[in-house]
Amino acid sequence: MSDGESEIDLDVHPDIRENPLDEVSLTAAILGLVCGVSITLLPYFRFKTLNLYLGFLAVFHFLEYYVTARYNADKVVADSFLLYSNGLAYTAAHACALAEAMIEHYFFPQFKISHPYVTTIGFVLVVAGQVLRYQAMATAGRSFSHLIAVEKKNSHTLVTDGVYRFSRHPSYAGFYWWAIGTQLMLLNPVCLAGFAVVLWRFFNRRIEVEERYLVQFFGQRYNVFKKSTGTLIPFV
Ligand SMILES: C[S@@+](CC[C@H](N)C(=O)[O-])C[C@H]1O[C@@H](n2cnc3c(N)ncnc32)[C@H](O)[C@@H]1O
Repeated sequence: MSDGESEIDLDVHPDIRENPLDEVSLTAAILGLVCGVSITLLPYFRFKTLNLYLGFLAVFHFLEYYVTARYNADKVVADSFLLYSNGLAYTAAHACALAEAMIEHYFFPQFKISHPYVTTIGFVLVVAGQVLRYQAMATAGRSFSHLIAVEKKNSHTLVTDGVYRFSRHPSYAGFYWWAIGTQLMLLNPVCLAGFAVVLWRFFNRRIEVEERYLVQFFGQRYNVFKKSTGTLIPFV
């Protein structure tokens, strides 16, 4: 048995009925294609961060399914790619980001390629945010769920190790900084402000609700964790 296999709990299997193989393989192939084409075409476009954005977006959605399948197999479903269930607001946000990027590139092509420091900071945030989210999902394992748990399962244990030592909500912090990073990378001032405000409000509210359940599940142990560990999302 290789090292990779020994990390997987072999008693836990995905439900095949929730993971139609045609849908899952096709979705993964399309995301791979989007990423591959975006990166392959990099040398042919001046506005390269648009290619990078599409590539990172495809990688993000692929990893949502992959990490769930690998570390939390009994919860993986076809929609773990988070392509359909993330809601209209999520789709609209990315549509706005693409629209802003293309409109500004059309009217101010020089602006979009002339701030390498900002673009680089954005790139670093995207990579760091993605790594943080991956590590959070892997560390939480079976305690992680894309939906907030409202009832405690036996497999749900309090996670305070790994990246949870630095943030009590690392997957949210990872996504927050990933999203901010995409807009810095694209040099999208309007969507940067929009993403920062909308996502902050979203996670602030979500964390409040999630923590009410976590206190119900783990009592004083969660309160102690909450007191000693921040979120890595500003002012949350
Ligand atoms: C989408 S996951 C997000 C987890 C966490 N908020 C984060 O950002 O990494 C939501 C689920 O994780 C669970 N959860 C959140 N923090 C946890 C912790 N420290 N230990 C165990 N479960 C946790 C919640 O009960 C919820 O069902």
